[in-house]
Amino acid sequence: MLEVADIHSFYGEAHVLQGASLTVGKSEVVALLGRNGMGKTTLIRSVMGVSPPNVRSGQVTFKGEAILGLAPHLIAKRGVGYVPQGRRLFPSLTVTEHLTVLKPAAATHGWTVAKAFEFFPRLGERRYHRGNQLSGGERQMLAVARALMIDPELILMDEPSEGLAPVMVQHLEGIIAELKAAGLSILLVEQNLYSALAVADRVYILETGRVVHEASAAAIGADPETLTQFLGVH
Ligand SMILES: Nc1ncnc2c1ncn2[C@@H]1O[C@H](COP(=O)(O)OP(=O)(O)OP(=O)(O)O)[C@@H](O)[C@H]1O
Repeated sequence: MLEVADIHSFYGEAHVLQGASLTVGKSEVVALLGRNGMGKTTLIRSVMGVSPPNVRSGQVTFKGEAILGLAPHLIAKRGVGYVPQGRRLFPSLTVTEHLTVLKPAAATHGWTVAKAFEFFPRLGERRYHRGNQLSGGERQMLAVARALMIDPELILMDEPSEGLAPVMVQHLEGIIAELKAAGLSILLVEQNLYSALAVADRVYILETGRVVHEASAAAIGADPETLTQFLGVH
């Protein structure tokens, strides 16, 4: 579904991604792990075509077609949803307005506002609330719901559990599992190792802009040495 091959990304002259490669298969949940500042967000932004960083070399293909160099809205149009770090909502738009920015309210195909409210009942209850009136968990649900409105086949999620209470993290894990069951592929940046291992099929560990380890979630969960070496988990 997604192939990232030998990608090199820069902020100015700072060479942050130094030949990172990974793949995400159909209906697969892949977690990208690594300590702070190792390049996880940079990789997600590079795939989504969001600048900065500048991608100077490498390949990104989605369903076999090269997407590197395309503008983010064109990448979205091909079926890649994006849940940015920090949720990036509009403070003055209502929940419904956030969802209809990308798809008319009258749309009947794929993800509709009605379907989003079925999937996230809490958002339905809060439909007239504005972005700045939502709790952290509600904001995260809305960021995910908004990404679904383009009817993606792949979603890139950058630290969706950040700042959420444990019960909301569990809720989010359930949502990720349901999206996977519905056939979506997910690339997930996650600081919360245990949450990542709960939902992911496979994980990659990024260190100074390169993938230094790849394993199934089950294998890495049972590998305390690797967890300590690359993630500082004891
Ligand atoms: N806009 C920017 N301009 C310059 N340098 C940046 C910019 N954004 C990130 N960096 C640097 O690039 C490196 C990788 O950052 P990135 O945000 O990709 O890391 P990360 O693995 O997602 O970290 P975290 O878990 O802390 O979010 C860091 O050294 C960071 O300081």
